[in-house]
Amino acid sequence: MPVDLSPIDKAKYVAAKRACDYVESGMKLGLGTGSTAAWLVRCLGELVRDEGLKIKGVPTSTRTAQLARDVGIEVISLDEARWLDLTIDGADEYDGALNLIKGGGGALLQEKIVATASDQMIVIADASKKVETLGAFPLPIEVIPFGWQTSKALVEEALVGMDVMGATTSLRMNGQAPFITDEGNHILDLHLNRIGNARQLSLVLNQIPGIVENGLFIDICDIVITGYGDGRVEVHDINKGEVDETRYDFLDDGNIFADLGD
Ligand SMILES: O=C(CO)[C@H](O)[C@H](O)COP(=O)(O)O
Repeated sequence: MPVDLSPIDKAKYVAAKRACDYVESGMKLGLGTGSTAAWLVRCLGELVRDEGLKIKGVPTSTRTAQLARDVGIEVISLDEARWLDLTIDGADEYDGALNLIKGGGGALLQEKIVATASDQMIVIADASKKVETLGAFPLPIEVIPFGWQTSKALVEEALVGMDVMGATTSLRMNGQAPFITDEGNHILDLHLNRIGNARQLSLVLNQIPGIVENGLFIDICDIVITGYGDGRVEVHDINKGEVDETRYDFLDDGNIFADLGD
């Protein structure tokens, strides 16, 4: 590992490192997308190389697939795997019930399919992702290109019906052109500030023709592992209803060891 990590990268790294404790040889794993998930993939690659960990990974994006192959993880498709033991992914926001906003990296559709096909989902995140109420992060919605402006108008109409104040919707761009997802779709970012009823909003959005999926992950995530820049890691397990803490110390070579005692 590099020695001079920024505090935010240290936070992501220790969260990823802690998540590896849940990975066992023989597992089929969903591999998330984004900068935090990339740390996980690198950590898993080290375990494959140095400790002979045997895993098969189903990536949630072409970016993650490339990285996984580069670090020596065997990559298979979801159709080959059918069902996964565990998915580990990042998130843009999580709340106290471990509901999430995802899709900041534009991979929400594959991420939701893969997470839902898993016995367990673990989110790894730095502490900036923790919120009281979801919605400060714009909610990504995947929309098919055909008639997307009509779908956008239908989304805005549905929001009026839900009494959401001051919502705006923007088409995500990649330079001068619309952003294109791995599935060939566009992303609408829904600026709401606050999502009062995330479950209802998710259901309403997915009823609109042309909307493929939205970035609200409700009742999908089981565990959130939050990393801090000083090496602390909190594990919040929704099923156990408890939070436990580990602390990692950074060594001179940039690697870490876990201090499991007080
Ligand atoms: O949902 C995602 C990609 O679609 C990412 O997991 C999310 O955007 C978090 O990314 P990062 O770890 O880079 O902050």
